[in-house]
Amino acid sequence: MAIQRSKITIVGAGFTGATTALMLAQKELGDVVLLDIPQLENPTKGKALDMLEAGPVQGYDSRIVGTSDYEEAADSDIVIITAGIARKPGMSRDDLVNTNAGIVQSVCEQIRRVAPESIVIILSNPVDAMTWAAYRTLGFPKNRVIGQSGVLDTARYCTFIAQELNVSVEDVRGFVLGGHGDDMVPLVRYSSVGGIPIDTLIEPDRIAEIVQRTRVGGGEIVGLLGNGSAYYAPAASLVQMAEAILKDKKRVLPVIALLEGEYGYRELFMGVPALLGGTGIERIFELELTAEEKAALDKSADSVRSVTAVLSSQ
Ligand SMILES: NC(=O)C1=CN([C@@H]2O[C@H](COP(=O)(O)OP(=O)(O)OC[C@H]3O[C@@H](n4cnc5c(N)ncnc54)[C@H](O)[C@@H]3O)[C@@H](O)[C@H]2O)C=CC1
Ligand SMILES: O=C([O-])CC(=O)C(=O)O
Repeated sequence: MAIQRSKITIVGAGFTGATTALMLAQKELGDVVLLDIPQLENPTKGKALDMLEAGPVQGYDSRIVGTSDYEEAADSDIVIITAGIARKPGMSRDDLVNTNAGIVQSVCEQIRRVAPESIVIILSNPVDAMTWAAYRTLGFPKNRVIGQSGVLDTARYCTFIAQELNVSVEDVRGFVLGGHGDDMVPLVRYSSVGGIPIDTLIEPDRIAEIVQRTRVGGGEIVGLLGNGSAYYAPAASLVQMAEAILKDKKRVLPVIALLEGEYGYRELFMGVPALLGGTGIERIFELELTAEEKAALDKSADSVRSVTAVLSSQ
């Protein structure tokens, strides 16, 4: 039997979607279908063709197709959903909930039809609630519906720690738990540089500043860009998750998963450390938390619950 290449569909060919497509191709993780609305079919085809034509220069053979036709997404192994609107300065991610819920639901109806065995990764904001909306519409098992927040939030946190200590980002480890909002929970006790706990290397007031900068890290970029939100680091985060799945790497990454009792929460999609492998989320790790950490996670869970509740009437 011929060995098949993996197929990855990205719905939403805007900043995050197109950047993700390029990064997936650069790593030759599979063939890429970049899909957007019919009104943007030509620009989507143009982006895909432009990326394809970078292949001979960069040395990748991934096929990249731009389309608005869901039949092209048939039997995808992974579907990444970036469709929706992004926030502008002065907005919170939660302000996007009504518009993006409609978009995510309509996208998921198509995905359920054409790629019923796929593993779906959601990026659209507010992402914890959008992952719940996707799960509800797709009807897939919970291991195959995953939201992206923690890889990005942790990457920002690790960037700031590496800058503070002037060390390689490769030696920094950390974890950010909770919802993808300003009350997310960077776990200082589980953060280290070359195995050395950061609280033995950085003064408490500087750690507090790094934690706060991480929490509002998305907003910092929104403020600088002026007309949209981050896309390079979000795309890199999606690619890391896709790679963990496609290569069955069993990576331990913070992802948005359905919690059914873990950390004391039920019926809630929120960021927790999980094992990502060939079947999607293969395990959720429950870390021991101090009372203070648990209180911070409870606060974040409350925020996620209130934005997710908006969807129950839809
Ligand atoms: N979870 C996270 O960590 C992050 C989430 N985001 C979110 O990702 C989303 C996308 O961000 P960007 O790519 O910067 O926005 P963008 O505006 O550049 O691209 C969004 C694309 O979605 C398309 N789209 C809209 N409705 C669609 C539909 N029904 N079917 C197919 N495509 C559709 C638009 O035409 C547009 O091309 C936003 O909601 C943003 O807030 C962005 C960065 C990080
Ligand atoms: O901030 C935003 O709106 C986009 C996002 O989720 C992030 O960059 O973390």
